[in-house]
Amino acid sequence: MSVAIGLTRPLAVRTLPVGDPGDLVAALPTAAPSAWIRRGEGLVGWGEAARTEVPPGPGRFAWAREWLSSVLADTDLADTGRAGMGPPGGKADDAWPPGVGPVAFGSFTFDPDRPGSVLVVPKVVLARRGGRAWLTTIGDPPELEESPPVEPGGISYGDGSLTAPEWEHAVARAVHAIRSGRLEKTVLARDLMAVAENPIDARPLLSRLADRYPDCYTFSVAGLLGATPELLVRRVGSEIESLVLAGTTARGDGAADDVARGAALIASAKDRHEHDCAVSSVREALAPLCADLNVPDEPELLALANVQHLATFVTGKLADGASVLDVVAAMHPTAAVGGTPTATALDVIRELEGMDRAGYAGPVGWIDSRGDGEWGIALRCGIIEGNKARLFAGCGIMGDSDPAAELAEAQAKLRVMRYALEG
Ligand SMILES: C=C(O[C@@H]1C=C(C(=O)O)C=C[C@H]1O)C(=O)O
Repeated sequence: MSVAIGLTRPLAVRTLPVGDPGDLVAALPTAAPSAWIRRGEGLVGWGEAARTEVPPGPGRFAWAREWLSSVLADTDLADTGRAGMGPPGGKADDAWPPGVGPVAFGSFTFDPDRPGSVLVVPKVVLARRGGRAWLTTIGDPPELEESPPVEPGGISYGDGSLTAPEWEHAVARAVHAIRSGRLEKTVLARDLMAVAENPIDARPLLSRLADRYPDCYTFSVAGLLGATPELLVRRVGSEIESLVLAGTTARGDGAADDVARGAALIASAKDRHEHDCAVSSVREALAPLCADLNVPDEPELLALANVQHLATFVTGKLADGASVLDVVAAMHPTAAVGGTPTATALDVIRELEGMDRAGYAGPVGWIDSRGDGEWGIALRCGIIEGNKARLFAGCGIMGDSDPAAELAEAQAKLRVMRYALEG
């Protein structure tokens, strides 16, 4: 557990309304910011009031929540409600929009037993939501050397843990395990190494992702950066929402081909089965937490710039005061990134993928002081370190999966981060 040194305690938190900042990424003064943006709205942060590495283990989400409570106990929220962001009197109140006051951004590893899960409470958070914008500062403003964004320059690529043919072979083995009755679905991913000419500055990548994938959540948390279409859970008070994705096809070559591919995806027994596994896992995780849960019977199509997915939008009302992290703890890993049954699917992933997923396919997002927040599944992303990036993409594998088609799907998903790097 660590908090930034040199800060006077308790840390004064101030949230003030600001004029429309326009492009949130353009406001970022540093190369390694925190960000969560969709359709131009969201939160971006810089500086660190507190940061921790969450110890691995089954209790990691509970540990994270407690850490956050201890950080918040050390803050003075008295100024937060003033100046029009909440009711007069300045106390934390339900009238605040989510994301007002102190916010922690977080990334959790896919595998609970691996290190690398991180929570960061930025010193400055700029937010834009529903026609309002606000700036939260914690303690003294950070002493920053503002730097202009720098492009990564030329990029070269190399295989990650498995070459493309080795990965196809792993898919074939997973298909065999499914056909032999060991499990129903698993999800296999691969990694790709990228080396850039310059140290990788998150900002140009975030700008390109937010522009090209407006329906996705463009994120940056502790070096994990990407644009995921998959909302694990959003909590606003007792209301929760989740967008379950599984089942993928390419975009078409022209409008008619695009519609035909979408129709074929909706009609595909393999993809519908794959999708049902993911929806069932979400329903089973949420039902015990919810007084009300609405899961549509039929999926819809979600078209992104690179691929189209089967999508089910789930809504619910929490029965008690579970925070968004409690809900994340109950949901992760869904069968969209693990499989069915979960434990066997995770064994197969460990046996066949030959790599550590780190934050890929883990929960990524933010939580505020009331337990509201938004968490996605970290897909279409990469881990940035200096001038290197490790990119990830995976596919749901069923008994009738074709290894070559799954490889093509994984390549299409990798295009998101290749575009972020290369433009
Ligand atoms: C695993 C990934 O995506 C997941 C797998 C999908 C599929 O196989 O159809 C679709 C959406 C995601 O739930 C990924 O993008 O890496």
